[in-house]
Amino acid sequence: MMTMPGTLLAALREKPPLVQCITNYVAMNIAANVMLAAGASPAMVHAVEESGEFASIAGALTVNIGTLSPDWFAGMKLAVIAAHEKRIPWVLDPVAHFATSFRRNAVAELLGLRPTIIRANASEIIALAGGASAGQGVDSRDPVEQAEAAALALAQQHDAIVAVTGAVDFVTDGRQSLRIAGGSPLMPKVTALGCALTCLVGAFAATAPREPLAATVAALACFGVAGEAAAQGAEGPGSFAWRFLDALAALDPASLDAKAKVVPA
Ligand SMILES: Nc1ncnc2c1ncn2[C@@H]1O[C@H](COP(=O)(O)OP(=O)(O)OP(=O)(O)O)[C@@H](O)[C@H]1O
Ligand SMILES: Cc1ncsc1CCO
Ligand SMILES: [Mg+2]
Repeated sequence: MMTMPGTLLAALREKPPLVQCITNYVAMNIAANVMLAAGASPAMVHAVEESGEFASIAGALTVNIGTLSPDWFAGMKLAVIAAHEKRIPWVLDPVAHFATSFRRNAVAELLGLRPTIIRANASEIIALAGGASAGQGVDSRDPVEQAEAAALALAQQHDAIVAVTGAVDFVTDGRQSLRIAGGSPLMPKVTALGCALTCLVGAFAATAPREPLAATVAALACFGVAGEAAAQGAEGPGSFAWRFLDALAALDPASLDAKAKVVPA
């Protein structure tokens, strides 16, 4: 039996996990706010001088290549190596990895460093498995259903949890798969909400390091339920963004379990 999202949310709030988030310049602020609203403790630490040292005190690490540079990439690798040494989970967000050879090479190297969880949109997942995606930049141009086979293959190949997000999310460990509905079409209209979700996946993985599949589902369920709540009364992406933070903060474990739309795939 998989631990319920509400149980994991209560555990996260009871003992807020310190999560090292190496994310991008666009995402840093909203991702930190999403983490705080949910009840986690984010730290955006990426410099080579400290990233490895910091990972050894964190409960989990998240790595996102959204605004990659050689220095940041070096910091990511040091943090990942330290995460392995400390046996803490790490989450990979391969933003637009298909767009340039710099990104392709970086993601190939990061994949070789064995992520615990991979979280990406459908275009990114299709391309990561070697398929032809319609993606060009950071936004998805493919439906999640078309990425499900790719997600399964990636999960088996890399022995990782793979989460594909979009209108209905798909999560798999290569054997067991689930779909998570909810959210709002306004979510892809607010920049870096996916990047923020990757950080929250890290927070739940820190809370439940032996249950990375349940942790991933819990994070996605929080986004589904809070996204649906925030969409009520939102006038557009701007008011949605602040309502979403408020909805995440207001989320309680019992209503998360009552409202989460999680079904076996
Ligand atoms: N059409 C939609 N309807 C409902 N929820 C959606 C929709 N599109 C995306 N979401 C939700 O938005 C969140 C972010 O997922 P998305 O796939 O947009 O990430 P992303 O493309 O990596 O975002 P970014 O790169 O801007 O950070 C997820 O919780 C997902 O379920
Ligand atoms: C817009 C954008 N550009 C690089 S990263 C990012 C945030 C969404 O992935
Ligand atoms: Mg993304």
